[in-house]
Amino acid sequence: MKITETFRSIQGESRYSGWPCFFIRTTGCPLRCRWCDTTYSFYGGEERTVDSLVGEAVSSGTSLVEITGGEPFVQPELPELCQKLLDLGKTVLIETSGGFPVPSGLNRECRLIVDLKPPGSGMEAWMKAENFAELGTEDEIKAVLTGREDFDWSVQKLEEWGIWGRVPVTFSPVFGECDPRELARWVLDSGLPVRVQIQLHKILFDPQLRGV
Ligand SMILES: C[S@@+](CC[C@H](N)C(=O)[O-])C[C@H]1O[C@@H](n2cnc3c(N)ncnc32)[C@H](O)[C@@H]1O
Ligand SMILES: Nc1nc2[nH]cc(C(=O)O)c2c(=O)[nH]1
Ligand code: SF4
Ligand SMILES: [Mg+2]
Repeated sequence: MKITETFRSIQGESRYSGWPCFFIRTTGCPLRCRWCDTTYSFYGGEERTVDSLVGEAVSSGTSLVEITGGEPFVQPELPELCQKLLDLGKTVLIETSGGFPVPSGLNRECRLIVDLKPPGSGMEAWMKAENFAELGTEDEIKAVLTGREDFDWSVQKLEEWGIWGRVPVTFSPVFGECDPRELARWVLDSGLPVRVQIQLHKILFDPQLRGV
């Protein structure tokens, strides 16, 4: 499969934020979020076998492995890669855009972190209820927000799709664009069960760097 980069870092997102993690970043994404911080993953990459990726994950020594991109859900070899990592006892996370349903054949022991793209991303037309229908308490839905309009849109969608209480929800500010303090205030005032999360790796490391 085409891979943009692999690296070992501190997990900066999700309920695993703060833990050492081995990252596998696939190449290629059909979406074009206006604020995407990983546009270098759209093209290029290196052809890698599933077994070489699994071997590198084992050498990294972390019990946590995240597959991100790019868009992992458009990679035909994703189920095989995940199965081999799970067989070795790894905790496997997948970051996906919300633009695609869960691939058939994917072992649901993988924890899915599924974005809900609000209008500020320019990608809200990709957000279909069926892509979120089979998520559960071990997964996460994450809305990345440019501002208050995105907040209101996301709350409304989660309401409409009956997500509250069924899947944990995180709201995260678009880095450098949405004020995290304002987001914290909106969440507290709403009374909704939302986790506020700032990308930890962009505080720990230079936010312009790749592979951290
Ligand atoms: C680069 S994407 C790759 C995986 C998949 N394509 C997706 O969108 O989830 C990984 C995560 O980074 C988030 N992200 C990308 N650019 C961001 C930014 N400028 N500020 C905050 N989060 C961002 C995305 O919303 C997504 O949750
Ligand atoms: N440290 C670190 N944590 C992350 N969590 C999700 C990431 C991603 O780009 O999907 C990411 C990333 O790029 N770096
Ligand atoms: S879906 Fe993910 S990788 Fe694709 S453009 Fe959006 S944030 Fe970037
Ligand atoms: Mg990232």
